[in-house]
Amino acid sequence: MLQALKQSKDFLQFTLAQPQHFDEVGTFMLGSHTQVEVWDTGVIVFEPVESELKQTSGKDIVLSCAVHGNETAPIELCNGLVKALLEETLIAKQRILFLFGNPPAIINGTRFIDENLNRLFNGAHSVGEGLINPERIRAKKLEFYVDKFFTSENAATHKIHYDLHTAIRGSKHEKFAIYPYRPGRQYSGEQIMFLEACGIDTVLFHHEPTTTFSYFSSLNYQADAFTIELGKVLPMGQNDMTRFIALNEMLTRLISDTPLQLSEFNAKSVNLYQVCRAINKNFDDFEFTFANDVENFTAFPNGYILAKEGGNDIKVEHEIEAVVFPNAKVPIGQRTVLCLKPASTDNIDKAHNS
Ligand SMILES: O=C(O)CCC(=O)N[C@@H](CCC(=O)O)C(=O)O
Ligand SMILES: [Zn+2]
Repeated sequence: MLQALKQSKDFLQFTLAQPQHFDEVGTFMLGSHTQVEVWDTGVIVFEPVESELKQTSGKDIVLSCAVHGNETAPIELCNGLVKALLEETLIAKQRILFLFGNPPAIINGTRFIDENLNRLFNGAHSVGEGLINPERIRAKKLEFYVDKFFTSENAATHKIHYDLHTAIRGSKHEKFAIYPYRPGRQYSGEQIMFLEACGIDTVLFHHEPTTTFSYFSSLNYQADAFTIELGKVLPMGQNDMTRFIALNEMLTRLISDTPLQLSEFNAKSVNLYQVCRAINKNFDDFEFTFANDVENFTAFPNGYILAKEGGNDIKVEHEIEAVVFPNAKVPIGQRTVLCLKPASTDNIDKAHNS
């Protein structure tokens, strides 16, 4: 079965041929330099052989895509990197795990099938009704694979996880990253400048624990983990991949341990936002007052009525709040929108450490 992958070098096609699960896990070598391991459908690891690994600066990298099945640009990007690795035009000098999160939802062309996978991490998959649907089962497996990768005897100390997405609506900042809640740990100015070099010039600092994939890696493995939004959702094949040239170049450098040549941290070259609150849905009649085509990062003044539910008005509480990811069509109890204010740079480690 792995023969098909070795021939086509198309991991997406290989994954979608067995979207539910994969019986024949396996390992093969690329030349004498890299071991490839397929752990499950959509799960592939590239590991430089030990002699190569010792010469590196030691980063373990997780790149995930398709946690939401219809977010296709990250899938095309990751598939391109896997292809370059399989074709040996890109040689891994760091251990790297690629995860294609929800293959059945990719086939379906939808965000999810039964339940939003990116609300099921940090054990949420097993809470309440438990492992009742394929997304809950997959979330548990994805946690297991990340754990296996980050706790391997070959694991590096510097752990990185970029969970790649695209957003439902347009945005005043086309590409942006969500920095998960990080109590007691400074934000990494070096990572922010890496993102900036990738063309991701906007970062949101999350204010509370969540059940997202990036928070799972950040919390449990102290990874430099981010949810990264790369533009607007488009059908497979319709993405303008020229918009990801910088990101592809920087990921290629990261994987091949080529100098990243990052600029010193400079707050003026990025837009930094602090999440001040998440507004959750409490009633079925929850609705926003603004139009459906309002872009992410649109700002509203103090007192403005953002939404209504159960006979109550939900108003802007700060001088100004910008909104991101407004979505009224979520189940009761889930986040309908994040509200943002400008962030302070006090808690950012401005040194470059690697
Ligand atoms: O565009 C939208 O409304 C959602 C885009 C998306 O999938 N965003 C992630 C963000 C996760 C995080 O907060 O780290 C999500 O909602 O899962
Ligand atoms: Zn998404």
